[in-house]
Amino acid sequence: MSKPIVWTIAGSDCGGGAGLQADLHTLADLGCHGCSVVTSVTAQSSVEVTAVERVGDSVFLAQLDTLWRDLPPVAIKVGLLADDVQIRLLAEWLSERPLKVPVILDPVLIASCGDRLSGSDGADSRFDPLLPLVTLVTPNGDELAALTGRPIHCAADVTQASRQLLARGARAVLAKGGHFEPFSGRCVDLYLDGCGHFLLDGPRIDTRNTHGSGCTLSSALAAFLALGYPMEDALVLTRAYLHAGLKQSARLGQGPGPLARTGWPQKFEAFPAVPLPGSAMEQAFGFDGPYGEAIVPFVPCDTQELGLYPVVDSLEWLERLLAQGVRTLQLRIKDLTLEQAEPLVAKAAAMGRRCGARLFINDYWQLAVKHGAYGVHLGQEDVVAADLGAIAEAGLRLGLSTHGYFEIMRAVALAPSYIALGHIFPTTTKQMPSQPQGLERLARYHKLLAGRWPTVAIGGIDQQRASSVAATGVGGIAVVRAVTQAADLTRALEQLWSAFESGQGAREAAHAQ
Ligand SMILES: Cc1ncc(COP(=O)(O)OP(=O)(O)O)c(N)n1
Ligand SMILES: Cc1nc(C(=O)O)sc1CCOP(=O)(O)O
Ligand SMILES: [Mg+2]
Repeated sequence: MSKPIVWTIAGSDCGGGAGLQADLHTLADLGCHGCSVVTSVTAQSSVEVTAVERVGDSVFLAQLDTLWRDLPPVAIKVGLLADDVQIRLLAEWLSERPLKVPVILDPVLIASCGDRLSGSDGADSRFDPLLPLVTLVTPNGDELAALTGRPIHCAADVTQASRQLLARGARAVLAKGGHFEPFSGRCVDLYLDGCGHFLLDGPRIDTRNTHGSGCTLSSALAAFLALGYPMEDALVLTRAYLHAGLKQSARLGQGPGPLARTGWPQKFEAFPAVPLPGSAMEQAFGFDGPYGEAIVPFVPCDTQELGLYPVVDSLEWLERLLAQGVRTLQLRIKDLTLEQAEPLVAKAAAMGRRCGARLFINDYWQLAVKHGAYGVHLGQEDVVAADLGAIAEAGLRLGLSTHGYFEIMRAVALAPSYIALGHIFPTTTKQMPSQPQGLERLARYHKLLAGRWPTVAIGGIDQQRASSVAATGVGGIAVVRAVTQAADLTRALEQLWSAFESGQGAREAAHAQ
């Protein structure tokens, strides 16, 4: 398969730790083909910057035009731009092209050794022509202060300054927490765009080897976007990549060393937490939300492997499936009032108890609590309206839907009983706003969560696909049509069970890791 092409428009760091050298290392590490447009040549080591010389305008534009004709990008990272002229030239070049790819602007002003690389002191509006043309701008605390002319003393200042950048035309801002520590021992990034915000929180890594961390972050983000991840998932992956790179970094010269290149992020510990709306951290940034109180972990499921998990919409279906020996099921009824749904939920919960089955109720959590179901399944939007404390206190399990890394990390913050990973293949059962995840991503999600949370795959899974799904290691397979549209239910269940068993070896291997 050909590698996605990512451009870095950046300065050369002859020390190899930052600038386009860091970008090209990162892009190669993450499976992209990197092309470089050199803006300046810096004479730089880990301790000093001794010279910066911009390239001429014609060679700058020639690089862009030449690449554009033959190697068009899937994503672009913009790093050091030498001066106002280069910024204007790039803004003109971008606005004249039908460019529909993400562009990440790292507004480089100061090298990690403290030397200023670009621009002057005071509020800096030089990037303003570029702000509306890029997808995301990624200032660190110092750059945010320099760009806005606002000192950053606390988390709320970060939010205010980021809002100022939005007001000046930026489409989205990632205000990085690396240079600034309002929460002791934590590094918290704020993402903000016209639709909303979120925080990414992780432990601050105790190292001096941070040379090129901003370059590595923006190029890793461009790579993950080029690989087809939505912005929020790409940001979660980027944070995990930075965490691993900082953890394994090593000093090379006398000053700060570069980050290590550690490949695809896999270790759960490297992934950032997503603080819940209303948490103390969110409040410190000036945001309110529904989850003020501490989250109580949900009762665990009695197994890590929920197995075959049909999701059906009637008591008749539940009865037939229980009679066939199915022991994990969900009642998913839609568009009924609480009063209309109550007798169904009450009977379903009683049927589940009678058969010793794990009977989850979708959406109608109040009724599930009232009638003592085994558990509740909720989507990420449903969770906001539900009383999670009441579900946890009543001893019901909670399953949560997720559709990518960001939602997985947000689900983790709620300490559920299992995490559903969807939708794996195209489905006609439900209109999905997200893209099918496919088996490779499913395997990665499962590996990330294995041993911590039971996982369930859902979406477009049938008898033919079930064994490859099971081979990813996932512990549960949720299906609608594979059961409800089966010509012969007994045979369909046998095929699904045997497909699941065939994935047993892979699951055991995944759990052993
Ligand atoms: C096991 C499992 N996974 C995901 C879903 C989807 O739940 P949700 O996001 O709440 O969407 P609806 O089912 O309510 O349309 C599920 N039901 N079960
Ligand atoms: C209800 C549902 N939730 C999904 C998710 O990804 O959250 S996919 C899905 C439909 C699954 O139906 P089928 O097995 O017929 O494809
Ligand atoms: Mg739901």
